[in-house]
Amino acid sequence: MGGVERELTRARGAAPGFKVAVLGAAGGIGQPLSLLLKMNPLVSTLHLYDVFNTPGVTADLSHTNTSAVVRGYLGKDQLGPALDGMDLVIIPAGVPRKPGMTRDDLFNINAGIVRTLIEGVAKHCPQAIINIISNPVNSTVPIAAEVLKIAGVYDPRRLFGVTTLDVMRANTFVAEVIGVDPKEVNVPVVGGHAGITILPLLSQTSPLFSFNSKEVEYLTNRIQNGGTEVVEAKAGTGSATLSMAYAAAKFGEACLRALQGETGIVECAYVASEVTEFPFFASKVRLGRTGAEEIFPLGPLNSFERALEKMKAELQGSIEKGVNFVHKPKSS
Ligand SMILES: NC(=O)c1ccc[n+]([C@@H]2O[C@H](COP(=O)([O-])OP(=O)(O)OC[C@H]3O[C@@H](n4cnc5c(N)ncnc54)[C@H](O)[C@@H]3O)[C@@H](O)[C@H]2O)c1
Ligand SMILES: O=C(O)C[C@H](O)C(=O)O
Repeated sequence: MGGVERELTRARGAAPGFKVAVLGAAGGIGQPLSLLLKMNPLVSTLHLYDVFNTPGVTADLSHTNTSAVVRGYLGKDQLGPALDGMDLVIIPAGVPRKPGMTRDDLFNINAGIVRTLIEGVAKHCPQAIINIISNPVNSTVPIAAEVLKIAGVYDPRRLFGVTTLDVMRANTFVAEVIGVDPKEVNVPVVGGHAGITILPLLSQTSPLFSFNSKEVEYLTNRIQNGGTEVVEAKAGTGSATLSMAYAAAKFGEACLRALQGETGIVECAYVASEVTEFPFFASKVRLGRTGAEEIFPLGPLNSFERALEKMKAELQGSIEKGVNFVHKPKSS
């Protein structure tokens, strides 16, 4: 086989491994996330979809000498081919916050974007694991669930809201307080992904550590407002992108390792859940070949953490807003 033919065989994606699509791949999160995925030996085919600049990002990334084959797709006419046969679809498409905005302020734009992209997933790769990053996650995941239900392909085990950044922040900030390597720390973060719905379970920190009330207050506030800290520091140019790309690459890899049959993988994620009164809730989840195979109960909570009441109105409201959005007639 000649050199050019060999190249074409590779370009068809002949190497073994998983097929992953990033929707919103040319954005602040999408670009570094795509780079990290291109470096991942579990990924054989990487599809980059966006409504802007995917040819450029794809050409750039395709020159990195790792085995994953990268292909770019631009605009809604190419959503189908971008999704055909994908094992994992990661969605950071949509607008980010500016200072003074809540994540819910993004709903009016991002809800429609997520609905359209999930309609594509339902049609072209209904078996794929879906990782949703687009905010407000508390609503976009229920939106995705309703769209998949309408299409008759909803499997709650395969749909995840990515809350890994909350866990990464918790691990980082706790490590600073207790003076250890952040890699050694694991703090479960439960609830949702906005303000007071982000609930770090500091009493379950590993390694165990007894925080005083001032430390609990400081850490809880900092973890709940980590996103806002970045939005303010970026002063109108966007929200967390690099840390989010790293978090999404870690969570995506955990999904792929589980799909490959690795056992004992436990991550926090926002999923359809029965561990509380809320139909969607972030908590520890055991990942397996079929997605979320077990959702763990919250475990013993201290009086500070037993504050689910505080988030009730906000989380319930965000979930209902997402569900209602899908069932009201499309405006255009
Ligand atoms: N879950 C989390 O922890 C977390 C963390 C950080 C950011 N976010 C959210 O991620 C989203 C993206 O943030 P960003 O900083 O990458 O924003 P960005 O504006 O830099 O990039 C978004 C990308 O989405 C693309 N896009 C817009 N409409 C699209 C469509 N219909 N189909 C495909 N692509 C489309 C844009 O062209 C752009 O390239 C925001 O909603 C942000 O709030 C979530
Ligand atoms: O804060 C934001 O708007 C982005 C993201 O949800 C984050 O937590 O960084």
